[in-house]
Amino acid sequence: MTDVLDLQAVTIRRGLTTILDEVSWTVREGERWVVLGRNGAGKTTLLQVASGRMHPTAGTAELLGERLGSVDVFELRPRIGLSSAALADRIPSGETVRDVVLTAAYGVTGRWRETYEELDESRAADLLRAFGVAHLADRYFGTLSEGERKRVQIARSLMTDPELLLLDEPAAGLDLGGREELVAALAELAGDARSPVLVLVTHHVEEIPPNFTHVLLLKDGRVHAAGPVAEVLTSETLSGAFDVELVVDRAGERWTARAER
Ligand SMILES: Nc1ncnc2c1ncn2[C@@H]1O[C@H](COP(=O)(O)OP(=O)(O)OP(=O)(O)O)[C@@H](O)[C@H]1O
Repeated sequence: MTDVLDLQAVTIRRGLTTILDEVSWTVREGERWVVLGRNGAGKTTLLQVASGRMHPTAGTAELLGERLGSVDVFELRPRIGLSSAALADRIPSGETVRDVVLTAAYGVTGRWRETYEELDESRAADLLRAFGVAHLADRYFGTLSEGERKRVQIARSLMTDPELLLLDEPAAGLDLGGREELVAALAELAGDARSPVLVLVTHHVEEIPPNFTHVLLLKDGRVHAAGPVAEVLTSETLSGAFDVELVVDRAGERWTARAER
């Protein structure tokens, strides 16, 4: 079976700055990864590579069995869902929620003259329902709360039925209730064998949904640790990655971290 993601010694340089430094990371079928690391560790840049939007300065990146640099990225991108704040900013605020999801079928934002198949319409409706936002279908995206927007964005990123779904800080800006609802929705997605392979970037171990299987810890653009959740999420490893003495605890299927006093 081919790996879903296979990065070997991926380096990204911009001018004199090395943003990713020889990152090797393999993601296989059925896995659900969380990517953690301090501000500026390189998480968003890593997702740019994993989504085929950025090419390594050095090293090799294979996405869904295709080598970046020798594949048409425009054919590859619909197979990889991406949800990020930067992409959300490009959604016209006057677009209806239904169209925000529907237009993903054509890799565009802003409905113009595309004609949509009935199948697309019903898939968009199903996704809005699955994320609890079906009642907002006729509302303008710009009028939604942050939590509602995040759910619509994830529904949009699933519209093309991707094989890999990358989520960049989906819980950022949510209140506690909104966060918990999103964590529950992502736990359900992660627990469904029909779901794509998932990669979730977050700042907080509290936001790791149940059913996620692996953690990649980045530090200064390098891999600090990578492996099954319970092996990587130890007080010692997390403290090393964040340069703060942390105590990591597990309560049932959820995690917490706080500074040691
Ligand atoms: N084009 C660029 N030129 C120079 N430096 C850059 C460029 N793009 C990103 N960087 C730097 O690379 C580092 C990694 O950025 P990145 O956004 O990947 O980190 P991150 O882990 O997602 O951070 P955060 O948690 O703050 O979102 C940062 O220090 C950033 O300032």
